[in-house]
Amino acid sequence: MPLYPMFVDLAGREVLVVGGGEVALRKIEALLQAGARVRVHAHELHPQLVALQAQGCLERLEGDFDEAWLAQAQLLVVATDDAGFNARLAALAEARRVFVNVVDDAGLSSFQVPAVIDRAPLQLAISSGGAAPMLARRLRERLEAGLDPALGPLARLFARHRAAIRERLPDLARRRRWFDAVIDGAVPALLRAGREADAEAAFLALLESRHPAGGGRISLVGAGPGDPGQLSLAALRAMNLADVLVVDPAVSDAVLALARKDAAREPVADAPAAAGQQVRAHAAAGRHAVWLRPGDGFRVAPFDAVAARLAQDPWPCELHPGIASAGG
Ligand SMILES: C[C@@]1(CC(=O)O)c2cc3[nH]c(cc4nc(cc5[nH]c(cc(n2)[C@H]1CCC(=O)O)[C@@](C)(CC(=O)O)[C@@H]5CCC(=O)O)C(CC(=O)O)=C4CCC(=O)O)c(CCC(=O)O)c3CC(=O)O
Ligand SMILES: NC(=O)C1=CN([C@@H]2O[C@H](COP(=O)(O)OP(=O)(O)OC[C@H]3O[C@@H](n4cnc5c(N)ncnc54)[C@H](O)[C@@H]3O)[C@@H](O)[C@H]2O)C=CC1
Repeated sequence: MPLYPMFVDLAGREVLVVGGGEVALRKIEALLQAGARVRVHAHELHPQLVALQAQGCLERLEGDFDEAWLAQAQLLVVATDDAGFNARLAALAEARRVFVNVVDDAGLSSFQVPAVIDRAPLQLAISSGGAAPMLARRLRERLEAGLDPALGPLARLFARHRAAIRERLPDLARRRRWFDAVIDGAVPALLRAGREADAEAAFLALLESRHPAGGGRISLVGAGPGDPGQLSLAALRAMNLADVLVVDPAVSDAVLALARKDAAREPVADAPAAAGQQVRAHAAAGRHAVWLRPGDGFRVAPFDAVAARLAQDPWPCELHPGIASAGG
Protein backbone atom coordinates (compact mmCIF):
# COMPACT_ATOMS: atom_id res chain seq x y z
CA MET A 1 0.00 0.00 0.00
CA PRO A 2 1.34 3.45 -0.77
CA LEU A 3 2.34 5.72 2.10
CA TYR A 4 0.18 8.76 2.79
CA PRO A 5 2.31 11.87 2.21
CA MET A 6 2.00 14.70 4.71
CA PHE A 7 3.86 17.71 6.07
CA VAL A 8 3.81 17.85 9.85
CA ASP A 9 3.98 20.93 12.08
CA LEU A 10 6.39 19.96 14.85
CA ALA A 11 6.92 23.43 16.33
CA GLY A 12 6.94 23.04 20.10
CA ARG A 13 5.98 19.36 19.90
CA GLU A 14 8.06 16.68 21.54
CA VAL A 15 10.00 14.04 19.64
CA LEU A 16 11.90 11.25 21.35
CA VAL A 17 15.03 9.98 19.58
CA VAL A 18 16.73 6.78 20.65
CA GLY A 19 20.27 6.40 19.31
CA GLY A 20 22.94 9.05 18.99
CA GLY A 21 25.07 8.23 15.95
CA GLU A 22 25.52 9.75 12.50
CA VAL A 23 22.00 8.92 11.34
CA ALA A 24 20.38 10.17 14.57
CA LEU A 25 22.30 13.43 14.09
CA ARG A 26 20.87 13.91 10.57
CA LYS A 27 17.33 13.28 11.76
CA ILE A 28 17.74 15.53 14.82
CA GLU A 29 19.07 18.43 12.75
CA ALA A 30 15.96 18.29 10.58
CA LEU A 31 13.70 17.96 13.63
CA LEU A 32 15.28 20.99 15.30
CA GLN A 33 14.94 22.99 12.10
CA ALA A 34 11.22 22.24 12.21
CA GLY A 35 11.08 23.58 15.77
CA ALA A 36 10.55 20.25 17.53
CA ARG A 37 11.51 19.76 21.18
CA VAL A 38 13.97 16.90 20.99
CA ARG A 39 14.81 14.47 23.80
CA VAL A 40 17.57 11.94 23.10
CA HIS A 41 18.45 8.68 24.72
CA ALA A 42 21.66 6.91 23.65
CA HIS A 43 24.59 5.13 25.24
CA GLU A 44 26.91 7.34 23.27
CA LEU A 45 26.21 10.73 21.72
CA HIS A 46 27.84 11.97 18.52
CA PRO A 47 30.11 14.97 19.35
CA GLN A 48 27.82 17.31 17.40
CA LEU A 49 24.88 16.12 19.49
CA VAL A 50 26.91 16.79 22.65
CA ALA A 51 27.47 20.32 21.31
CA LEU A 52 23.76 20.79 20.62
CA GLN A 53 23.00 19.59 24.13
CA ALA A 54 25.52 22.09 25.55
CA GLN A 55 23.74 24.87 23.62
CA GLY A 56 20.44 23.82 25.18
CA CYS A 57 18.98 22.69 21.84
CA LEU A 58 18.11 19.22 23.10
CA GLU A 59 17.67 17.27 26.29
CA ARG A 60 19.52 14.04 27.01
CA LEU A 61 17.75 11.24 28.85
CA GLU A 62 20.17 9.23 30.99
CA GLY A 63 19.99 5.76 32.53
CA ASP A 64 18.14 2.74 31.17
CA PHE A 65 15.41 3.28 28.59
CA ASP A 66 12.16 4.13 30.37
CA GLU A 67 8.90 3.37 28.62
CA ALA A 68 7.29 6.31 30.44
CA TRP A 69 9.32 8.71 28.25
CA LEU A 70 6.99 7.79 25.42
CA ALA A 71 4.00 9.29 27.22
CA GLN A 72 5.05 12.84 26.29
CA ALA A 73 6.31 12.14 22.78
CA GLN A 74 4.28 12.59 19.63
CA LEU A 75 6.87 10.93 17.43
CA LEU A 76 9.58 8.39 18.10
CA VAL A 77 12.74 8.06 16.00
CA VAL A 78 14.69 4.86 16.53
CA ALA A 79 18.28 5.05 15.32
CA THR A 80 20.35 2.54 17.26
CA ASP A 81 22.39 -0.19 15.60
CA ASP A 82 20.74 -2.86 17.80
CA ALA A 83 18.05 -4.45 15.63
CA GLY A 84 16.37 -6.33 18.50
CA PHE A 85 16.13 -3.19 20.63
CA ASN A 86 14.82 -1.22 17.62
CA ALA A 87 12.04 -3.77 17.08
CA ARG A 88 11.05 -3.67 20.76
CA LEU A 89 10.86 0.13 20.68
CA ALA A 90 8.75 0.06 17.52
CA ALA A 91 6.27 -2.29 19.22
CA LEU A 92 6.08 -0.06 22.32
CA ALA A 93 5.39 2.99 20.20
CA GLU A 94 2.73 1.18 18.21
CA ALA A 95 1.00 0.09 21.44
CA ARG A 96 0.86 3.73 22.54
CA ARG A 97 -0.18 5.01 19.10
CA VAL A 98 2.96 7.08 18.77
CA PHE A 99 4.20 7.29 15.18
CA VAL A 100 7.62 5.68 14.86
CA ASN A 101 10.48 5.86 12.38
CA VAL A 102 13.01 3.03 12.57
CA VAL A 103 15.91 4.31 10.49
CA ASP A 104 17.05 0.93 9.24
CA ASP A 105 13.71 -0.80 8.86
CA ALA A 106 10.92 0.59 6.71
CA GLY A 107 8.70 -2.36 7.68
CA LEU A 108 8.81 -1.42 11.39
CA SER A 109 8.22 2.28 10.66
CA SER A 110 4.80 3.94 10.77
CA PHE A 111 6.39 7.02 9.20
CA GLN A 112 9.43 7.47 6.98
CA VAL A 113 11.61 10.45 6.23
CA PRO A 114 11.83 11.60 2.61
CA ALA A 115 14.66 13.27 0.71
CA VAL A 116 13.92 17.01 0.73
CA ILE A 117 14.60 19.93 -1.56
CA ASP A 118 14.35 23.13 0.38
CA ARG A 119 13.21 26.33 -1.32
CA ALA A 120 11.58 27.59 1.87
CA PRO A 121 8.71 28.09 2.22
CA LEU A 122 8.45 25.68 -0.72
CA GLN A 123 9.57 22.10 -0.06
CA LEU A 124 9.72 19.07 -2.32
CA ALA A 125 9.79 15.67 -0.66
CA ILE A 126 10.72 12.44 -2.42
CA SER A 127 9.98 8.99 -1.09
CA SER A 128 10.65 5.52 -2.41
CA GLY A 129 8.66 4.08 0.48
CA GLY A 130 11.79 2.36 1.75
CA ALA A 131 12.33 0.54 -1.54
CA ALA A 132 15.49 2.45 -2.46
CA PRO A 133 16.55 5.39 -0.26
CA MET A 134 19.60 5.97 -2.47
CA LEU A 135 17.30 6.45 -5.46
CA ALA A 136 15.32 9.10 -3.57
CA ARG A 137 18.59 10.80 -2.76
CA ARG A 138 19.87 10.70 -6.36
CA LEU A 139 16.61 12.07 -7.69
CA ARG A 140 16.76 14.86 -5.15
CA GLU A 141 20.28 15.77 -6.30
CA ARG A 142 19.16 15.83 -9.92
CA LEU A 143 16.11 17.98 -9.25
CA GLU A 144 18.08 20.23 -6.93
CA ALA A 145 20.30 21.32 -9.83
CA GLY A 146 17.38 22.06 -12.14
CA LEU A 147 15.06 23.86 -9.73
CA ASP A 148 14.94 27.61 -9.96
CA PRO A 149 16.58 29.16 -6.88
CA ALA A 150 14.08 32.04 -7.21
CA LEU A 151 11.25 29.71 -6.12
CA GLY A 152 11.72 30.43 -2.41
CA PRO A 153 11.69 34.24 -2.71
CA LEU A 154 8.77 33.96 -5.16
CA ALA A 155 6.74 31.88 -2.71
CA ARG A 156 7.54 34.44 0.00
CA LEU A 157 6.25 37.24 -2.23
CA PHE A 158 2.98 35.38 -2.75
CA ALA A 159 2.71 34.76 1.01
CA ARG A 160 3.44 38.39 1.94
CA HIS A 161 0.72 39.73 -0.38
CA ARG A 162 -1.77 36.91 -0.03
CA ALA A 163 -4.56 39.02 1.45
CA ALA A 164 -4.11 41.80 -1.11
CA ILE A 165 -4.16 39.29 -3.98
CA ARG A 166 -7.47 37.86 -2.79
CA GLU A 167 -8.91 41.28 -2.36
CA ARG A 168 -7.83 42.62 -5.74
CA LEU A 169 -8.72 39.43 -7.62
CA PRO A 170 -11.71 37.86 -5.89
CA ASP A 171 -12.62 35.80 -8.93
CA LEU A 172 -10.76 32.48 -8.84
CA ALA A 173 -10.43 31.99 -12.60
CA ARG A 174 -9.00 35.45 -12.98
CA ARG A 175 -6.71 34.97 -10.00
CA ARG A 176 -5.37 31.77 -11.58
CA ARG A 177 -4.51 33.55 -14.81
CA TRP A 178 -2.85 36.30 -12.85
CA PHE A 179 -0.76 33.77 -10.86
CA ASP A 180 0.32 32.08 -14.11
CA ALA A 181 1.32 35.42 -15.58
CA VAL A 182 3.43 36.30 -12.52
CA ILE A 183 5.10 32.89 -12.47
CA ASP A 184 5.91 32.97 -16.21
CA GLY A 185 6.77 36.66 -16.31
CA ALA A 186 9.48 39.06 -15.30
CA VAL A 187 9.22 38.70 -11.51
CA PRO A 188 11.13 35.39 -11.22
CA ALA A 189 13.81 36.71 -13.58
CA LEU A 190 14.28 39.78 -11.38
CA LEU A 191 14.49 37.55 -8.28
CA ARG A 192 17.07 35.35 -10.00
CA ALA A 193 19.10 38.47 -10.70
CA GLY A 194 18.99 39.30 -6.98
CA ARG A 195 16.86 42.40 -7.62
CA GLU A 196 14.35 41.70 -4.82
CA ALA A 197 13.07 45.27 -4.53
CA ASP A 198 12.50 45.57 -8.30
CA ALA A 199 10.77 42.18 -8.25
CA GLU A 200 8.43 43.29 -5.49
CA ALA A 201 7.70 46.55 -7.33
CA ALA A 202 6.93 44.65 -10.55
CA PHE A 203 4.78 42.21 -8.57
CA LEU A 204 2.80 45.04 -6.97
CA ALA A 205 2.44 46.84 -10.29
CA LEU A 206 0.94 43.68 -11.79
CA LEU A 207 -1.38 43.38 -8.83
CA GLU A 208 -2.40 47.02 -9.08
CA SER A 209 -3.21 46.73 -12.77
CA ARG A 210 -4.83 43.30 -12.26
CA HIS A 211 -3.27 42.72 -15.62
CA PRO A 212 -2.33 39.18 -16.52
CA ALA A 213 0.50 40.31 -18.80
CA GLY A 214 3.87 39.29 -17.41
CA GLY A 215 5.84 42.27 -18.67
CA GLY A 216 8.57 42.47 -21.25
CA ARG A 217 11.75 40.53 -20.83
CA ILE A 218 14.79 39.46 -22.82
CA SER A 219 16.83 36.25 -22.66
CA LEU A 220 20.08 36.04 -24.59
CA VAL A 221 20.91 32.40 -25.21
CA GLY A 222 24.25 31.08 -26.35
CA ALA A 223 23.03 27.93 -28.09
CA GLY A 224 26.41 26.15 -28.12
CA PRO A 225 27.89 24.07 -30.94
CA GLY A 226 24.53 22.56 -31.96
CA ASP A 227 24.09 19.57 -29.69
CA PRO A 228 20.98 20.29 -27.56
CA GLY A 229 22.49 18.22 -24.73
CA GLN A 230 24.98 21.02 -24.17
CA LEU A 231 22.37 23.69 -23.45
CA SER A 232 22.25 24.91 -19.87
CA LEU A 233 19.08 24.23 -17.87
CA ALA A 234 18.54 27.96 -17.46
CA ALA A 235 18.73 28.41 -21.25
CA LEU A 236 16.21 25.61 -21.76
CA ARG A 237 13.88 27.17 -19.21
CA ALA A 238 14.04 30.52 -21.01
CA MET A 239 13.38 28.87 -24.39
CA ASN A 240 10.30 27.26 -22.91
CA LEU A 241 8.86 30.51 -21.60
CA ALA A 242 9.46 32.53 -24.78
CA ASP A 243 6.72 34.48 -26.54
CA VAL A 244 9.00 35.05 -29.48
CA LEU A 245 12.25 33.42 -30.60
CA VAL A 246 14.63 35.65 -32.50
CA VAL A 247 16.79 33.16 -34.34
CA ASP A 248 20.23 33.34 -35.87
CA PRO A 249 20.42 31.11 -39.00
CA ALA A 250 23.45 29.25 -37.57
CA VAL A 251 21.47 27.86 -34.59
CA SER A 252 20.82 24.14 -35.08
CA ASP A 253 17.35 22.71 -35.68
CA ALA A 254 17.96 20.23 -32.86
CA VAL A 255 18.28 23.13 -30.40
CA LEU A 256 15.26 24.93 -31.82
CA ALA A 257 13.19 21.77 -31.48
CA LEU A 258 13.43 22.15 -27.68
CA ALA A 259 11.89 25.63 -27.60
CA ARG A 260 8.28 26.31 -26.74
CA LYS A 261 6.16 25.10 -29.64
CA ASP A 262 3.73 28.00 -29.78
CA ALA A 263 6.35 30.74 -29.51
CA ALA A 264 6.56 32.95 -32.61
CA ARG A 265 9.81 32.54 -34.56
CA GLU A 266 11.53 35.15 -36.64
CA PRO A 267 14.95 35.51 -38.27
CA VAL A 268 17.30 37.95 -36.62
CA ALA A 269 18.26 41.20 -38.35
CA ASP A 270 21.64 41.14 -40.07
CA ALA A 271 23.29 44.07 -38.30
CA PRO A 272 24.00 43.58 -34.56
CA ALA A 273 22.56 46.95 -33.53
CA ALA A 274 19.40 46.35 -35.57
CA ALA A 275 19.08 42.92 -33.95
CA GLY A 276 19.31 44.55 -30.51
CA GLN A 277 16.57 46.93 -31.54
CA GLN A 278 14.47 44.01 -32.76
CA VAL A 279 14.43 42.22 -29.37
CA ARG A 280 14.08 45.52 -27.49
CA ALA A 281 10.89 46.25 -29.45
CA HIS A 282 9.41 42.91 -28.36
CA ALA A 283 10.23 43.55 -24.70
CA ALA A 284 8.82 47.06 -24.93
CA ALA A 285 5.58 45.52 -26.20
CA GLY A 286 5.43 43.27 -23.13
CA ARG A 287 6.73 40.10 -24.78
CA HIS A 288 9.39 37.71 -23.58
CA ALA A 289 11.92 37.67 -26.41
CA VAL A 290 14.59 34.96 -26.57
CA TRP A 291 17.46 35.73 -28.92
CA LEU A 292 19.47 32.65 -29.88
CA ARG A 293 23.01 32.77 -31.25
CA PRO A 294 25.34 29.81 -31.88
CA GLY A 295 28.29 29.04 -29.60
CA ASP A 296 28.83 31.47 -26.74
CA GLY A 297 27.34 34.08 -29.02
CA PHE A 298 26.81 36.91 -26.56
CA ARG A 299 30.29 36.97 -25.15
CA VAL A 300 31.96 37.70 -28.48
CA ALA A 301 32.30 41.18 -30.01
CA PRO A 302 30.29 43.04 -31.08
CA PHE A 303 27.40 41.13 -29.48
CA ASP A 304 28.84 41.48 -25.97
CA ALA A 305 28.39 45.23 -26.34
CA VAL A 306 24.82 44.81 -27.63
CA ALA A 307 24.07 42.59 -24.62
CA ALA A 308 25.57 45.15 -22.23
CA ARG A 309 23.33 47.85 -23.69
CA LEU A 310 20.22 45.68 -23.45
CA ALA A 311 21.01 45.02 -19.77
CA GLN A 312 20.57 48.73 -19.08
CA ASP A 313 16.97 48.78 -20.30
CA PRO A 314 14.20 48.82 -17.69
CA TRP A 315 13.02 45.26 -18.35
CA PRO A 316 15.03 42.27 -17.17
CA CYS A 317 17.64 40.89 -19.53
CA GLU A 318 19.29 37.56 -18.72
CA LEU A 319 22.35 36.20 -20.47
CA HIS A 320 22.75 32.43 -20.72
CA PRO A 321 26.28 31.61 -21.86
CA GLY A 322 26.73 28.73 -24.28
CA ILE A 323 29.63 26.44 -25.02
CA ALA A 324 31.80 28.15 -27.62
CA SER A 325 31.74 26.37 -30.98
CA ALA A 326 34.83 25.91 -33.13
CA GLY A 327 34.24 29.12 -35.04
CA GLY A 328 33.66 31.21 -31.89
C1 LIG B 1 13.19 3.51 5.41
C2 LIG B 1 14.12 4.69 5.63
C3 LIG B 1 13.97 5.01 7.11
C4 LIG B 1 13.97 6.44 7.51
O1 LIG B 1 12.91 7.09 7.36
O2 LIG B 1 14.97 6.89 7.97
C5 LIG B 1 15.54 4.43 5.28
C6 LIG B 1 16.19 3.22 5.44
C7 LIG B 1 17.50 2.88 5.06
N1 LIG B 1 18.45 3.75 4.60
C8 LIG B 1 19.58 3.07 4.27
C9 LIG B 1 20.75 3.59 3.70
C10 LIG B 1 20.98 4.91 3.31
N2 LIG B 1 20.10 5.94 3.43
C11 LIG B 1 20.66 7.07 2.97
C12 LIG B 1 20.05 8.33 2.95
C13 LIG B 1 18.75 8.65 3.27
N3 LIG B 1 17.82 7.78 3.72
C14 LIG B 1 16.63 8.39 3.87
C15 LIG B 1 15.45 7.78 4.25
C16 LIG B 1 15.21 6.46 4.57
N4 LIG B 1 16.14 5.54 4.76
C17 LIG B 1 13.83 5.92 4.78
C18 LIG B 1 13.22 5.50 3.45
C19 LIG B 1 13.03 6.66 2.53
C20 LIG B 1 12.63 6.25 1.16
O3 LIG B 1 12.78 5.08 0.75
O4 LIG B 1 12.11 7.11 0.46
C21 LIG B 1 16.70 9.82 3.42
C22 LIG B 1 15.89 9.94 2.13
C23 LIG B 1 16.13 10.82 4.39
C24 LIG B 1 16.88 10.96 5.68
O5 LIG B 1 17.26 9.99 6.30
O6 LIG B 1 17.07 12.11 6.07
C25 LIG B 1 18.23 10.04 3.22
C26 LIG B 1 18.62 10.79 1.93
C27 LIG B 1 18.60 12.25 2.20
C28 LIG B 1 19.16 13.01 1.07
O7 LIG B 1 20.38 12.96 0.81
O8 LIG B 1 18.38 13.72 0.45
C29 LIG B 1 21.98 6.77 2.51
C30 LIG B 1 22.92 7.76 1.91
C31 LIG B 1 23.61 8.59 2.91
O9 LIG B 1 23.55 8.32 4.10
O10 LIG B 1 24.27 9.52 2.46
C32 LIG B 1 22.18 5.40 2.73
C33 LIG B 1 23.42 4.61 2.41
C34 LIG B 1 24.29 4.54 3.62
C35 LIG B 1 25.32 3.50 3.48
O11 LIG B 1 25.04 2.44 2.92
O12 LIG B 1 26.41 3.80 3.97
C36 LIG B 1 19.37 1.70 4.58
C37 LIG B 1 20.35 0.61 4.27
C38 LIG B 1 21.40 0.46 5.32
C39 LIG B 1 22.34 -0.63 4.88
O13 LIG B 1 22.22 -1.14 3.75
O14 LIG B 1 23.15 -0.96 5.69
C40 LIG B 1 18.07 1.60 5.08
C41 LIG B 1 17.39 0.36 5.55
C42 LIG B 1 16.87 -0.45 4.41
O15 LIG B 1 16.81 0.01 3.28
O16 LIG B 1 16.52 -1.57 4.72
N1 LIG C 1 17.88 5.65 7.53
C1 LIG C 1 19.04 5.92 7.01
O1 LIG C 1 19.14 6.89 6.27
C2 LIG C 1 20.23 5.07 7.31
C3 LIG C 1 20.18 4.10 8.26
N2 LIG C 1 21.31 3.39 8.59
C4 LIG C 1 21.19 2.44 9.72
O2 LIG C 1 20.85 3.20 10.89
C5 LIG C 1 21.45 2.64 12.08
C6 LIG C 1 22.21 3.71 12.84
O3 LIG C 1 23.28 4.18 12.06
P1 LIG C 1 24.41 5.11 12.66
O4 LIG C 1 23.84 6.31 13.26
O5 LIG C 1 25.43 5.27 11.61
O6 LIG C 1 24.97 4.14 13.81
P2 LIG C 1 26.00 4.44 14.98
O7 LIG C 1 26.65 3.16 15.29
O8 LIG C 1 26.83 5.62 14.67
O9 LIG C 1 25.08 4.87 16.20
C7 LIG C 1 24.31 3.98 16.93
C8 LIG C 1 23.81 4.70 18.16
O10 LIG C 1 22.89 3.90 18.88
C9 LIG C 1 23.24 3.88 20.26
N3 LIG C 1 22.77 2.63 20.84
C10 LIG C 1 22.99 1.37 20.43
N4 LIG C 1 22.33 0.50 21.21
C11 LIG C 1 21.67 1.22 22.14
C12 LIG C 1 20.82 0.91 23.23
N5 LIG C 1 20.47 -0.36 23.53
N6 LIG C 1 20.33 1.92 23.98
C13 LIG C 1 20.64 3.17 23.71
N7 LIG C 1 21.45 3.55 22.68
C14 LIG C 1 21.96 2.57 21.93
C15 LIG C 1 24.72 4.06 20.27
O11 LIG C 1 25.16 4.56 21.53
C16 LIG C 1 24.89 5.08 19.14
O12 LIG C 1 24.63 6.38 19.63
C17 LIG C 1 22.32 1.51 11.58
O13 LIG C 1 21.60 0.32 11.83
C18 LIG C 1 22.48 1.76 10.08
O14 LIG C 1 22.59 0.55 9.37
C19 LIG C 1 22.47 3.66 7.97
C20 LIG C 1 22.58 4.63 6.98
C21 LIG C 1 21.45 5.39 6.58
